[in-house]
Amino acid sequence: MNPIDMMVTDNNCEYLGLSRLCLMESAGKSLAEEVGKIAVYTFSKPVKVVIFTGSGGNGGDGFVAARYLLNRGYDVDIYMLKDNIRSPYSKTNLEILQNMKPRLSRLNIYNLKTLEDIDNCEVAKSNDSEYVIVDGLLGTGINGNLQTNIRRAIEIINESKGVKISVDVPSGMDPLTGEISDLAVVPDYTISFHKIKTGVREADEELVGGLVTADIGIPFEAEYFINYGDFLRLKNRDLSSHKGNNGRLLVIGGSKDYSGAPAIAGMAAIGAGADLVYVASPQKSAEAIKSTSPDLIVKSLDGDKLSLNHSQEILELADNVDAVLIGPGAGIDEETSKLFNVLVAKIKKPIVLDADALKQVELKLIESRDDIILTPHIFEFKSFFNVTDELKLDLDSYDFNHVDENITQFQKITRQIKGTVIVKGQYDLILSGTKFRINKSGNPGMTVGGTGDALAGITVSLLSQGLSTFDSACLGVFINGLAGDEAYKTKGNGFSATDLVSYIGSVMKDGLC
Ligand SMILES: NC(=O)C1=CN([C@@H]2O[C@H](COP(=O)(O)OP(=O)(O)OC[C@H]3O[C@@H](n4cnc5c(N)ncnc54)[C@H](O)[C@@H]3O)[C@@H](O)[C@H]2O)[C@@H](O)CC1
Ligand SMILES: [K+]
Repeated sequence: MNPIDMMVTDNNCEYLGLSRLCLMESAGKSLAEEVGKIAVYTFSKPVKVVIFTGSGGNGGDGFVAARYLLNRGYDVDIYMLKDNIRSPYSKTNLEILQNMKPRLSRLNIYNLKTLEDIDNCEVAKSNDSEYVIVDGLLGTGINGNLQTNIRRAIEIINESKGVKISVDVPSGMDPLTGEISDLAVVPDYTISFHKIKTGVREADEELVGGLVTADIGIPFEAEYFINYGDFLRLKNRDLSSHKGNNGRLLVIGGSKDYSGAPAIAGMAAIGAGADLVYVASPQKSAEAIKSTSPDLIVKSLDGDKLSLNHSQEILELADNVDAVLIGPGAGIDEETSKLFNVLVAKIKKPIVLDADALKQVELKLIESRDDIILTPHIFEFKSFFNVTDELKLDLDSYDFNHVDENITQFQKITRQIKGTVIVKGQYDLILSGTKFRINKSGNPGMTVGGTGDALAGITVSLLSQGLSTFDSACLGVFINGLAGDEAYKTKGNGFSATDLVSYIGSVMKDGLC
């Protein structure tokens, strides 16, 4: 499992009511069980366990494991490389150990503050091989070059003769790629929690030792339901970034009768953080959009509908943006269809296809593109993929098998394409290849016109800010639903799509806190 997905899942557990303190307890308990098994298997008796800890959750797992190991009769020494513990859950678990005074159990806590302390620790000097070293220095939170004292501790662990067990990831290894840019613990075993991290799975066997996966009680739902943890996928902005660095996008839509849809999509895109939003629209709707939304850069196209003779102008605009949305309010017309199919074939930027574009773009043109997001409701879905079978988006079903069957049915269809599909409904389903997520935010007030345009705008905005197609789709539906829920709080079912759009910024701000 990729470490970012893991962080998101851990975080989303909180929204199921499963606290991260509980997860750490499970992780530490499982770790102690595995250490116990390995010790008995290797030495046939309880031996001393030395636990190296850093400032994050990885060290916290070590603090928890210490309690369980002491109860099983092991002597436990903790070598703390950092006393400024960052993780609040680790801090709680360290405090429990510190409160166990006067000591009745065989626990020692050493604070290795300097390189000299590290060089003089018992492990550095001992020739003994009958003990276990637990490496809880760094896990999925590793960042940048190794600090000198952590580096020295890794050298000492590697030079020692004891049996070495890494917690979650060998410290020093990149949990995403398995690369070791400087130095890493070379363990005899790695105990991974919930799922093996991608880097650990991909690294050579001699760099990770025997792999054990420990179940720490994270349910499926925490992985598949989109929730606030998904905001962790949004990167912090570069403080020195300037206009245009954080997303430029183009909305192509509007027709004689519909100017609101592209305007709502464009405003939603700004609400979701894009820097520059261009809208290409036929003359009349362009004028209406200009007069209602001064924040949008509107390109007026000749005539009263989008047609093939606009392709050159639109392609030039598309060259200067990061992502493109095609469809809102475009209407159905032979000329518009021709234009859309040419655009989809020629624009090499990530694209969201919404509303009328879904009725006019040919499936075979997008099959092999992984940078396309489709946003159909169930009827548009059936028509786009030419589905004649009975197919219901009934995720609120009674038993697991039913949900599973339902998703498998959708996957069989969406796997015809490489891109991502958002099937909009009471629960939105987001599908891409073998991946799927479910979104539960939103309310029945969102059946009002324009909320789909807002969703398309938020999604293309996230795409333009560099999120992957799948992540943009997942976070897009979640944010749209949250903004709808905020609008419902003040106006009940009487809110409009513009009301929803006005809440996008604040729900994202709250999500990022
Ligand atoms: N997040 C959760 O809910 C859970 C996390 N768990 C454990 O927590 C770990 C992740 O915790 P964290 O996110 O706190 O990450 P880490 O435990 O990997 O530690 C990150 C800390 O190390 C420091 N650090 C980062 N890069 C460094 C470097 N190059 N040199 C020296 N110090 C460096 C940082 O200051 C940061 O405070 C997992 O690997 C797993 O072991 C488990 O307890 C299960 C639940
Ligand atoms: K580790």
